[in-house]
Amino acid sequence: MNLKEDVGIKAANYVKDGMTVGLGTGSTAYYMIKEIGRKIKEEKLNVVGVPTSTVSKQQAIDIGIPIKSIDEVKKVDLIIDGADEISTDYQGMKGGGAALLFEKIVATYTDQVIWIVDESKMVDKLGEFPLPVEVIPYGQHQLFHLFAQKGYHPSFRMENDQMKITDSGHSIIDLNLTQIDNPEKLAKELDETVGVVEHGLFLNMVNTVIIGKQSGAQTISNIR
Ligand SMILES: O=C(CO)[C@H](O)[C@H](O)COP(=O)(O)O
Repeated sequence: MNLKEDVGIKAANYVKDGMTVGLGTGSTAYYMIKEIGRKIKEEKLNVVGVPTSTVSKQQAIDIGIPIKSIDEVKKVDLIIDGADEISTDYQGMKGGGAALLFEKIVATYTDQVIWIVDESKMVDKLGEFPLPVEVIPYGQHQLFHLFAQKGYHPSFRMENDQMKITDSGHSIIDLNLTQIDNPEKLAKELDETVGVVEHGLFLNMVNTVIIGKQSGAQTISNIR
């Protein structure tokens, strides 16, 4: 069984007629977008998608999902997105696909947040996956040194031997932390660091998690 496909399809069932839906980014969100496209075509579902990246936007356009930007809608009913790690208390880390800024903006202005993951993403504590920090290019090497001095083991995100540039023109510094004991403290510290645009700690945000398992998907609802 393709676990990503399974949870993508299950999550798309939360999309009801007339909804405005945030379209997450990544290889799991791909299947959710595909299924919403199918529902629009075959079940005549009437929805508007708010994409969180140029990749998701292009996929939505290609399969006929009507799209609007976050600033063109009154509110978003639901966002369905992937995650890189989810801890036992349902705090998340995102940004492996470099779309964390738009993902966090859309999630912030959305009534209900659903994350879809395969079981490998469930962890005791966040931090084994490198924490993405989106930064303004101006001063980014100073920031890199600051993170190195703090012992955060930074690395610039690269793509084809070039620094990865996000959809909003920023760079990404990944922090190789191994384990984050206090995500709230680290999030506050990064929020207050000049030059940091956003980071991949998505705290107290998710309402529902759908976990893909070989034994069958598990849905955890009413998280908050
Ligand atoms: O945060 C993200 C992109 O910025 C993705 O949702 C996250 O990286 C998970 O991706 P995938 O479903 O491909 O494992």
